[in-house]
Amino acid sequence: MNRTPTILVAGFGTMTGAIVEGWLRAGLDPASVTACGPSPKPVPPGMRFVTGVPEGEFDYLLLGMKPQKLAEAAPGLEPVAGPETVVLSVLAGIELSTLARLFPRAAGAVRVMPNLAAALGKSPVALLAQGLDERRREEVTELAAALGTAEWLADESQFELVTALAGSGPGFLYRFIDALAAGATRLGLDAGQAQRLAVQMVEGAAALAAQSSYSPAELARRVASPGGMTQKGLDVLDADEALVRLLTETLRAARDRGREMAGAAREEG
Ligand SMILES: NC(=O)C1=CN([C@@H]2O[C@H](COP(=O)(O)OP(=O)(O)OC[C@H]3O[C@@H](n4cnc5c(N)ncnc54)[C@H](OP(=O)(O)O)[C@@H]3O)[C@@H](O)[C@H]2O)C=CC1
Ligand SMILES: O=C(O)[C@@H]1CCC=N1
Repeated sequence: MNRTPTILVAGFGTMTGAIVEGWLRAGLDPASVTACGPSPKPVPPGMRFVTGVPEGEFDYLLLGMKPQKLAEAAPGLEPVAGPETVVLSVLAGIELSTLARLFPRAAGAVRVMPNLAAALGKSPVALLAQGLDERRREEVTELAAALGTAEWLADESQFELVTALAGSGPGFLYRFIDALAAGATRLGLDAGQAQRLAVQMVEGAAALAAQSSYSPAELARRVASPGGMTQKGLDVLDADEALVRLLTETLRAARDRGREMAGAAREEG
């Protein structure tokens, strides 16, 4: 990065905490980051927390409250979002038009959708922007890449679906890990051992899928010996496309809730 931008994090919670952890891990100076919110929160060494809203303008205003709190928080935050400030929002279901309405003087707005693995620099980070010049777009790409893999979207129509996959996805995967462990426990394995085995198996399998030249489908084929054990298990998941149908409905439900939240925020305007 050519400069160290100043960042105000409004709402220092689970997600923005993970983002800041990822940035600091990538070498960002903690003194360049200020967090604010209604009640004091512990922050990493070198970083500042202000109860309420601090004075001054910042290069970036990162919104990290629950989407339902945005309307109440925005008027107090607007003074820090001047013509040099780019608003970054991780808020599910808050559209660019809503951000532009609430922060009309800002240099631009970016929807940013990571997940909690941002803390490890291993999150996909979906991005969609309005009003950014090329220099700020590059800087935003660098900030996102420090958290994992930056992925710009062409338009907003798929943002809620991308949120369901990339942002909510870890929640679904944790359920899958839990279900594997619960299934093994029901079949007789010690619960702690089942959970350890399930977590380690998923970590290794995901790492392999990430660096393999084979697709996940091909990798599954390579695990399944013809006439062997794995194929018998896959037959259960594949019968009537059981797993694909279940996950399609899972993503649909999450996406549709995002659309509802977007509609509610639009109507508040
Ligand atoms: N959790 C996740 O995995 C992901 C979350 N997101 C998005 O991140 C956002 C936050 O979620 P999450 O981190 O889970 O939630 P948290 O509840 O952990 O964090 C929300 C934070 O916002 C603060 N807050 C509340 N009211 C205000 C206000 N008026 N002004 C400023 N800050 C305020 C809260 O402070 P206090 O505790 O004092 O009320 C809290 O620190 C959501 O919009 C969500 O859509 C996106 C991707 C993934
Ligand atoms: O559950 C939510 O609404 C947010 C969006 C992605 C992850 N958490």
